[in-house]
Amino acid sequence: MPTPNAFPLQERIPVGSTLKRVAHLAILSLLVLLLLYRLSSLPHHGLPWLLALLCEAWFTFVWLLNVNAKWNPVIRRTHPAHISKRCEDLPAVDMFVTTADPVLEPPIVTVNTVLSLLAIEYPAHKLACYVSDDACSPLTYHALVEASEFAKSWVPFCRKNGVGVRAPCVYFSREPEPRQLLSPGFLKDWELMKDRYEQLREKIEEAGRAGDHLCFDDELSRPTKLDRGGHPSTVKFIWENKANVADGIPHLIYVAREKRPRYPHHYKAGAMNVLTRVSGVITNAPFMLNVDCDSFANNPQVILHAMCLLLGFEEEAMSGFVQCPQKFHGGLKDDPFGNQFVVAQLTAGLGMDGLQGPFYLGTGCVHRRKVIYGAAPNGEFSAQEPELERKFGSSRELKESAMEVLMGASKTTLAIKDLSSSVYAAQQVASCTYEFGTSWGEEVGFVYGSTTEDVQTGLRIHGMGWSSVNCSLDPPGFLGNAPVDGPASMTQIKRWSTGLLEVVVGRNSPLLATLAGELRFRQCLCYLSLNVWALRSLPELCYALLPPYCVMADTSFLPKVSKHSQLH
Ligand SMILES: O=c1ccn([C@@H]2O[C@H](COP(=O)(O)OP(=O)(O)O[C@H]3O[C@H](CO)[C@@H](O)[C@H](O)[C@H]3O)[C@@H](O)[C@H]2O)c(=O)[nH]1
Ligand SMILES: [Mn+2]
Repeated sequence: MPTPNAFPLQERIPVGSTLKRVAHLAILSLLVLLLLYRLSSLPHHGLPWLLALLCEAWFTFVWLLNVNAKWNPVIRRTHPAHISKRCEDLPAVDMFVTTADPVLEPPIVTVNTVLSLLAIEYPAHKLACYVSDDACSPLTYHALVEASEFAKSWVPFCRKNGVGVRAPCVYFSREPEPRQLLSPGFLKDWELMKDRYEQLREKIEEAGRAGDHLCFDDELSRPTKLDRGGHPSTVKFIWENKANVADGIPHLIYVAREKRPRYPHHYKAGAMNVLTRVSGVITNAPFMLNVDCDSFANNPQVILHAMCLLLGFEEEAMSGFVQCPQKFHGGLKDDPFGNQFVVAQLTAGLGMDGLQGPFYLGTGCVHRRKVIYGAAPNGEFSAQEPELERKFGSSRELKESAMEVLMGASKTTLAIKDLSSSVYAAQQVASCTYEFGTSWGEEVGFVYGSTTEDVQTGLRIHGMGWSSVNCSLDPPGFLGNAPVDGPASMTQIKRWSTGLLEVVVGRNSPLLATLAGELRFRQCLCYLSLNVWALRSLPELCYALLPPYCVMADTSFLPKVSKHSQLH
């Protein structure tokens, strides 16, 4: 019998280069010499010299943080072909898509993301797709209903023809691959599918233009006007894989959590926690994939690759979550606003995989459900009733399902026994008062209190001692949209950088997680380099203002070249 290592699921390949390290050390010594020179000559100079010293000291500090992050780069190789040899049955996965506004995030975008997930290469009876709609918009709901009809021909078409990108808008924006044209009848199928997709798109866009006439069901059970701020919780099964078969289409469930004007909703983190609970009482898969509504699956094997990284280690603690790097589709050429983070992905992205693992980036990530439930790696969990209720809230169904997860049950199919009772329980856990007095948003679930809930949630997970793993694939696992104009990029960067700064001083600070928790020191420095992003603007601005100031004040912050030192 072969040993398990004969079929590794993943390989870790360090790619550190000595040359790069020598270059870093050379730069470090130059920086130190510059600072020493400034310091020693400070008494002979005025304020500009002191300001230059402070700015350069700060730049050196940030430079050190960055070098720390990229010092030990690692790449991962994954072998999905070995999965069947290593485990008998694949685990189940709940897939979450969040959307918040049918105008800013048109339903056709969400529909494409959902279709790319429904058609993913993974047994369909092990998948369930949940869409959270924070606007509770009938437009989004109806678009998904139409999409589920379309999926009945789209998913078999993708499987039969080994389609690469399974978001139809991207697939049909290109000509079919020449290799596919060789198979008889392909072109006819392709044209038919393309026509059907066009019809779907037109129908959805037409409904959007027509505006308010839609309501949730055929009967007028709900105000037709969109009310984003106040609505009851709505959970609807759009499609159920009743036959529970591998080559069917995964369950598709629409979720709009309850919203009331005076109750905090905690933005995306709140939506993710509702999805976690709703899926907990319906399918309760041990793994959860989450994507933004605009990040479609670009590599149909992405879940299989992620599974290699989740199942391929001796110890679970090595992979609390698996994060695909955030890559973008249709972004501006050469990334003029720098919001595609191309360099950071290649440097810190690979470097952190050599430490405790990549940050959680909010999209393109597969979590272990028990990690989100606050379990420590290989740790004991108190299963006492009062403890469970304090943490997870009062729903009996949720407490039972959470127990299963924390005890390590590995669920492999997602057949639904009693639809109506699980929908009832789901509506209950999606209410806006459910979390009061519980640990949701703190010890359990996605962390509240910051506009960058993702980084903060990842930090909490690393702080408990879990590692994470980078899943960098070719073609990339998911592709999202980056803002394509200056103002939108600035708004996004301002939101991120302020959110990240709040974290340093809050109770979820990486410093505290290192001192009192299990966050490793060098990983803490990686978090710090991200968290102090907003502060970098001050010394940068100051340093940029020094030359004009010195010209105007007829002084200098740079050493003067003396006659003797000039080269002739
Ligand atoms: O109240 C809200 C607000 C947002 N969202 C969803 O959250 C996702 C991300 O929001 P978006 O406004 O697109 O933010 P971005 O700046 O593009 O998102 C990046 O930054 C966020 C905060 O760090 C992360 O959560 C995201 O995953 C990451 O892609 C989208 O799917 C939204 O629909 C909600 O569901 N409810
Ligand atoms: Mn976005």
